[in-house]
Amino acid sequence: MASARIVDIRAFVLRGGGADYHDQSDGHWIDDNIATPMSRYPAYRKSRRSFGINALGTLVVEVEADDGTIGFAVTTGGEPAAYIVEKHLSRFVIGQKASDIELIWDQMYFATQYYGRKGLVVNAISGVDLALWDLLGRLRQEPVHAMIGGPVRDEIQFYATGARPDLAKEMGFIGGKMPLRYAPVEGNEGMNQAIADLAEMRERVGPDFWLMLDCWMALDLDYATRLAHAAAAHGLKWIEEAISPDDYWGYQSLKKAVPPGMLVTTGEHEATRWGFRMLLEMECCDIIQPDVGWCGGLTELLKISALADAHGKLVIPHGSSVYSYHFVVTRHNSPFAEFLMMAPKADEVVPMFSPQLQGEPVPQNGRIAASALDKPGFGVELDRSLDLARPYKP
Ligand SMILES: C[C@H](O)[C@H](O)[C@@H](O)[C@@H](O)C(=O)O
Ligand SMILES: [Mg+2]
Repeated sequence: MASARIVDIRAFVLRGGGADYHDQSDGHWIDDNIATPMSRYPAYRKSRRSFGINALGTLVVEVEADDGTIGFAVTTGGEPAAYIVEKHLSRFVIGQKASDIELIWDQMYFATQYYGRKGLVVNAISGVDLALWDLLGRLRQEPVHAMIGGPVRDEIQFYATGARPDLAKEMGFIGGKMPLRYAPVEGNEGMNQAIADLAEMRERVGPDFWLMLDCWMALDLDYATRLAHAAAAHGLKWIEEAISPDDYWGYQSLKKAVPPGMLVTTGEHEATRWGFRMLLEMECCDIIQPDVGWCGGLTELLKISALADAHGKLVIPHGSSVYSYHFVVTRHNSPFAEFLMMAPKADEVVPMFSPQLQGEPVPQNGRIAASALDKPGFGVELDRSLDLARPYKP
């Protein structure tokens, strides 16, 4: 293995859930009148799919070594990301040693800096990076967590994101994060309803179960501040991604304005060590939530995590299945993780990236044992019976 070289990289696209987990059918909680920055447009108020939250689809990246070993990963990005992988990033991957992950990352990032830096391009870089870590683990016959320092705990505890924190509590999760379903466009009436819904859920789950609200960038600073203060009466643990990811100054103000004890979190739509440096050095939040499939991959997330640790901040990655589990289990400042409830009614535990990953571990009683991750690479296989298309095959 020591000198295994990469002989091919392939980019496929998939539709229907999986890494692009917003790509669901009607009736799913994840697309039920959730507040967004587009809520002020009636045509786009009810459904996030109406404005294209699922426009991209899943990107599947495969990297093949000269001994025939194949590593892969999935993330959000679809055809445009596949184009970037095949037409631009591939030149930095093919011919390199499978262990030259840092070198490959550096060249992919700085070669695309003139048009990338965040968003789709960094999603594509993340997909390649995760596939490289999977390949290296398969070549070395080691789980990814063992290559980045090994577990610091015996299990990962999860909070659940979904419409039913009451059911999540019964399933053994440590908390429940609900999507905010009223936006500033619905005024005080909407806020009152959001607080009434929170109060009702607090009643159901009791005083100690964590309850959080995910605002998905939908609010302004004034509304977020008023919502936080109204929600404090019902023990809201954190207010998530309340305002635009670009408004570092607004987050800096929000963190000072929320009631004592309430946490401000954000970061799932932030990218690279430089973006998270802004959030950390401007004191924007208490917890950063990078998505390992969107922030630059595992190679970049390790750098982001060390930066956060130096600032005394927790890193709780946005739900990204095994790609974040192998990271979380090895980091002292990642004491728990997110599990996205992908069942339409959030009433049962199903694999987060279903149906794409075979062998994807799911929490039992809200936990995954570190030992469940002890398979080479990220420990999952791609379901090749799915309708994989390779739009930019050379
Ligand atoms: C539940 C939220 O609206 C998003 O759909 C979710 O993907 C993300 O923000 C999260 O934190 O899980
Ligand atoms: Mg979120």
